[in-house]
Amino acid sequence: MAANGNGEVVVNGNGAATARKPKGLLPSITTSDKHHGVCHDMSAPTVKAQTIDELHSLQKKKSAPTTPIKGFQGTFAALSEEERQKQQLQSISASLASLTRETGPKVVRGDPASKNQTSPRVHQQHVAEPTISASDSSLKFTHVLYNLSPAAIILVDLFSFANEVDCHCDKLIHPSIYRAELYEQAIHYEKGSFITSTGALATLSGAKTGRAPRDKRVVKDDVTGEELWWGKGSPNIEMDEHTFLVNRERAVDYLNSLDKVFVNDQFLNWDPENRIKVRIVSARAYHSLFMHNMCIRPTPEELEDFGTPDFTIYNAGQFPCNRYTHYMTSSTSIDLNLARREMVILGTQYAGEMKKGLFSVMHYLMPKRQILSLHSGCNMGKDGDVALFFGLSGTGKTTLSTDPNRYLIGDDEHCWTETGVSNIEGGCYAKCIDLSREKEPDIWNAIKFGTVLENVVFEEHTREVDYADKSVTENTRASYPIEYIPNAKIPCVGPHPKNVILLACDAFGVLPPVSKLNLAQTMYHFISGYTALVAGTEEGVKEPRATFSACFGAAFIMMHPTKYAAMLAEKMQKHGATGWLVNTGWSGGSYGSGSRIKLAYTRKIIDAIHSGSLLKAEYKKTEVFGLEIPTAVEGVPSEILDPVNTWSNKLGYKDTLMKLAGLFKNNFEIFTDHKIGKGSELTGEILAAGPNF
Ligand SMILES: Nc1ncnc2c1ncn2[C@@H]1O[C@H](COP(=O)(O)OP(=O)(O)OP(=O)(O)O)[C@@H](O)[C@H]1O
Ligand SMILES: O=C([O-])CC(=O)C(=O)O
Ligand SMILES: [Ca+2]
Ligand SMILES: [Mn+2]
Repeated sequence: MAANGNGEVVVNGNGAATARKPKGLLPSITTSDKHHGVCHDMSAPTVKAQTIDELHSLQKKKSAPTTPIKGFQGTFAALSEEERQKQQLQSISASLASLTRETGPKVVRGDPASKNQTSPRVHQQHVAEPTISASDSSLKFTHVLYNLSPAAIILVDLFSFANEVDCHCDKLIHPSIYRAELYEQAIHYEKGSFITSTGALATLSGAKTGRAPRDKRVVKDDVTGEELWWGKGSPNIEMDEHTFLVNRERAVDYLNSLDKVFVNDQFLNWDPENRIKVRIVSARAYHSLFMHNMCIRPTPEELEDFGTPDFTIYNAGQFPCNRYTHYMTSSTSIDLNLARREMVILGTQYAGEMKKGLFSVMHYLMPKRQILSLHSGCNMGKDGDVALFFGLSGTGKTTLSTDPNRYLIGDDEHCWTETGVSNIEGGCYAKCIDLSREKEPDIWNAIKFGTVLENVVFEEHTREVDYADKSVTENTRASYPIEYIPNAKIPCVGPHPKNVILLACDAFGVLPPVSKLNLAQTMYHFISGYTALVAGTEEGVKEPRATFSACFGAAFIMMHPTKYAAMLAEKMQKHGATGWLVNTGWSGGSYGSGSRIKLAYTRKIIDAIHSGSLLKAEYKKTEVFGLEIPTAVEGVPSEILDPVNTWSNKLGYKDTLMKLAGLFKNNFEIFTDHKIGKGSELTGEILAAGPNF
């Protein structure tokens, strides 16, 4: 908005500001509306300076004239490289452009603090012709720390421990070089960044240490209004296009106000035919390194041909949204605009928002191509048998898919196509609370140079991490590239799954450690998406809290759950996959009296599923839930297989079982009016596959 000399501000019909003409003073300022009523801030008299530095130098009189630096005159090869870089910078400038001003910012490569960097002046030829404008932001350069930039290579020479990174693949050398630079940036500029005793980058995500699903917004327009799931139970809280643009402008202005921004150009999805190009613009080295680890890292050649991204994230997480903005209910806003292929983050620095924001995008794009997107881990045996691990947060997807005896395809996000499965990501995001070397050796060993360790507590002098310490949060996390797991399968693709394992951490302690499911039961439990954890770290909280999250990921799905469920049923049927329900939670009583099932036992159960031996076991049916449970599993005490045996208070067991069954029933009511799949046969079977009492 513009204010006149009297401090009056007038907003015209377009939301653009014009100063009212005070009598006898300057003429009023009018804004051009030649661009469809959008206000361009080019109304004030021009300033000669092209940069802030220049502006400051103009202020002081110089005694000797300066010779303007001419354009770079190199060899033909150098010129074509220059041309390529020019296009890259123009592309980034376009990403960062305000929608209401003429052009993007003047972007240059490299850290402004580094003396070795090429001076901005040399790069002026790379950006669009400067516009005539009086805004301060149009005078400044935004330095871009771009993946695989030559600047990174200069910096790494000074950085000895980059050599310690063990890279098995030539193509991965460049990314590790980039990591070193990001370490330096984080440690230098971001309070709370430290190198731990094993070389990981410890960092703090700020006030938010988990995702904020209530602050997620999705632009509802004619198309998404029809296609997406809205209303009760849906994760998609609407916002309009205009409000999105308001938040976008806020984020872009914030990013442009900084001396430097980080730009990652990367890929999603290891299936080459369905690969998505993403650009992440962020303000923190932590965010850049996190996404560098989590998305697929392009080779230098792939980066040269990157072109225009399919989707762009603007992460301005340190800056809040404006709470006076329509639709905003807090200072945090995570906004998805599918038509513009953009996402804006304001008011949260929790890096998982970027990862899961892109996952939401995949949950929209992939089903439109008849590809099923899955919130699941995935691994493969030596014989090519693939297993999927579904489950809500903390149920064991990462822990159980990371198996020293199997190839890791991915720990959290996958696609299932006509030809098989593919990981969406290039890294893993493991929970670290109570992490131990003995129980989870592969994850433990992955926490080394290049890994981002969020919100952990470490010993001041030894820099040894205390994984039991929950002082910052219980949701401590490690993000590492998938190749840090020794038996990762790269490329991360595999054949059709043989087993579909549904994980539930049942803190009520009444679900059996393992049950074999028929297709209707698999669908019932997939749509229910149950888990029950113990509420936070608050003292005195004894009662487990049941969570039902459709498709084991309601926070990320975009269309109605039955759409994904129907696709899963169709694929499981077609490829003959077996469904399993595995309780990784309590046994011998609810939280408080029982205890969590030993990870070693769960691993034995999973081994028996993989090997095929469990399929051949003897089964009996449980009451109420009607689950088929084995009478014996190798390496697991038989008495724990039927939970009733483990409870000393049998009445308490029955009460708790009935209580949980009631919760399942209530939850499923919202789905009873929905048809699943083509015929109505499956729908009826699914409705009958829940608890019976
Ligand atoms: N019996 C068990 N089975 C599986 N995990 C267990 C078991 N007992 C304890 N755990 C612990 O539970 C946690 C499971 O977390 P994990 O990182 O695998 O969750 P996740 O399903 O990948 O969740 P997210 O989607 O949030 O990443 C780990 O900390 C693991 O050590
Ligand atoms: O997104 C996160 O913060 C962690 C995660 O994987 C999940 O919650 O499923
Ligand atoms: Ca995980
Ligand atoms: Mn997850």
